[in-house]
Amino acid sequence: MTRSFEIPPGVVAPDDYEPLARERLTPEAYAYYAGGVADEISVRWNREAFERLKLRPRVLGDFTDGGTGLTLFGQPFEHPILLAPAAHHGLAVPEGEIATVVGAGGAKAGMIVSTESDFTLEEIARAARTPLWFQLYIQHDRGFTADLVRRAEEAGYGALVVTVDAPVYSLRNREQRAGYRPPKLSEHANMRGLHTNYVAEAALGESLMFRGYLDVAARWADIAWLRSITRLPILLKGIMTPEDAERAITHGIDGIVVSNHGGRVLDTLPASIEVLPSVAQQVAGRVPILMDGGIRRGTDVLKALAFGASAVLVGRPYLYALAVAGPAGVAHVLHLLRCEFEVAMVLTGCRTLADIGPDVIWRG
Ligand SMILES: Cc1cc2nc3c(=O)[nH]c(=O)nc-3n(C[C@H](O)[C@H](O)[C@H](O)COP(=O)(O)O)c2cc1C
Ligand SMILES: CCCCCCC(=O)C(=O)O
Repeated sequence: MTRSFEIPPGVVAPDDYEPLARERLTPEAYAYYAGGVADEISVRWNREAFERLKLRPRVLGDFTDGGTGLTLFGQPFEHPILLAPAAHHGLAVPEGEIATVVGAGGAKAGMIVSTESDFTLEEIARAARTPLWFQLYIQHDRGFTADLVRRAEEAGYGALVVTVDAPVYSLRNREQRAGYRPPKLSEHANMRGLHTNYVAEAALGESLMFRGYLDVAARWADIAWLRSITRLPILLKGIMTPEDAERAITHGIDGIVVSNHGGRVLDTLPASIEVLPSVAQQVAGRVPILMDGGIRRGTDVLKALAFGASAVLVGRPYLYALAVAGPAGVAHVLHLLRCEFEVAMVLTGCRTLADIGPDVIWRG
């Protein structure tokens, strides 16, 4: 990496990166990163739901030997803020996910690498100094999918995060208006050699969804199959109901990510933070729960943990920081979030993550 990246003066909060990123990204790339599906109502709700939650302060606590460390699936993490899987970091900087993983290492944050990354999962793993998990989109070619799993295992990834909420590329009007066209599957770095005839497009008078496209989409049986071919911990990402959380557990999964995909898949889904308590109640501690959607402040991290998450994933904020200041930006935005989170812990009387519970939320 030859360019030097600097944090612009005046960037003091995660959201400060967004307007600067908008100036640097092409309009198509900005539409892809920032946008959601349809009217982007769930994108807005993800923020509004956090903003509505009030915190309950506590004073004069003893914070001796406090900290933010945790263990997930036997792997140690310094803090509970991970990078959500996101496709196409190459739209932000040419170094793409290689720059991101360097930044994640600087902030000692775990990173989940997307199936649709612009560098191969092996290239990213070689540059990593931080725990990596692999996000899997189950491909219609299950042999190819098994190969992706084997590659992730061999490259040292610590878990599989199987995204189950997006069997089809959503009708994202902001992307369409901006002229953003996603690459073909076989053009993705991890999927060279994959052949597919399945395109979710319909001519006038044809059915979009029910002409065979979904015949090859992932089903619950595929989760049982994945369980049988890997020893890696498996998390399902995109769980939004207690029923699906229960079904995931009966299929032997190891963790759940409560997520509405950042409002990018089905509009008017509730905010992820809104459904987290009901999923946590159903899961009742049997497997760890992670959540994402709208995390923009350290106080949001605290609220998610108070509602039963073990850790959170952050999406757009690090993509914007990447576009503005490369690896330094990624490290910086994660550092800002961690600092804010620690301050919020202390001011609500929490010495460790185990102290964060429902009583940090102001009721009434
Ligand atoms: C540009 C972009 C690309 C994404 N790509 C993926 C992906 O490849 N796989 C996936 O499971 N989720 C993907 N997501 C969803 C994120 O993992 C995450 O659920 C979401 O961004 C969280 O919301 P936030 O952006 O408000 O933090 C993507 C999100 C964005 C913004
Ligand atoms: C069939 C779903 C493809 C989604 C591509 C990447 C992603 O998850 C996102 O843009 O969001």
